[in-house]
Amino acid sequence: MTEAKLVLQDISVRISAGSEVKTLLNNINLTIDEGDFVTVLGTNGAGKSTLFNTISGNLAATEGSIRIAGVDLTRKSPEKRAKFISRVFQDPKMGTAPRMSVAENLALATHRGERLMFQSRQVRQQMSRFKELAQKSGNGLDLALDKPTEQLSGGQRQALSLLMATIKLPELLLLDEHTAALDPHTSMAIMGLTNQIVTENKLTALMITHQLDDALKYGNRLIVLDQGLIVADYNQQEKNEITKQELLEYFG
Ligand SMILES: Nc1ncnc2c1ncn2[C@@H]1O[C@H](COP(=O)(O)OP(=O)(O)OP(=O)(O)O)[C@@H](O)[C@H]1O
Repeated sequence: MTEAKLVLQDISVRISAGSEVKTLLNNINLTIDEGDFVTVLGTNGAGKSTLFNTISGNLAATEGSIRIAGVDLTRKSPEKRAKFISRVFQDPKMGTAPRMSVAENLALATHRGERLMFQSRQVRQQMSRFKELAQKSGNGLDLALDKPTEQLSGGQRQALSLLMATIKLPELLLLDEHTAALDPHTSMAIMGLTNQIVTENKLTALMITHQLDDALKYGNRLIVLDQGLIVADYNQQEKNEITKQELLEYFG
């Protein structure tokens, strides 16, 4: 049997807030198999971003361990974890270098988690691959390969962030409300692209969303967080059967 792609064991995150100690994650145990696409729901402040920050190493777990693809990353820095993990954020401006061109950003992303010297030769050599990838976005990104990313629309920039996060396939893809800042039409298009990239490459992914429809439509598993705890965990079949109304009950 192959080892699970992500194993969080007894993860707790506590921080001091004045004289009090606040528990952000409370003894989380979560195992995600290779190829699982898990949607993550929860009220504001439930601990969803904290969970991602703990996985990526931006926030240290007070207790517990984290393994990705069989490697214990508990004490590894975010930089070391970047070899395993890609993350796409809500803000289209995060994750891309604004003054660099789309093609230069893609070239940089092919080296995620490595030390590198940037060489413009690498960009020229990969131009046809970048064009082919960018065409998948369906929003003209392929015609903007030489443009600085600061000149892109929000949708183009999020498509670029997605392509950058997956051009070198990660062991784990973290999608942190990555369509929340987009208009409904663009959000739908980026969700379609996300689903295509995840399924075509059989990626293991976690996606935080506040869109119940997206949480139900995409992925093969759904978890719900509340006050730092995983309070529900639905497999594909259970996910098919649960209604939006039932999910709404988690939001009070
Ligand atoms: N570094 C920190 N220091 C202090 N409190 C924090 C820190 N990070 C998160 N929190 C608190 O932890 C709780 C969980 O926050 P988190 O951002 O993980 O929630 P969330 O589920 O992602 O919410 P949202 O849907 O609003 O993004 C909140 O009460 C938040 O204020």
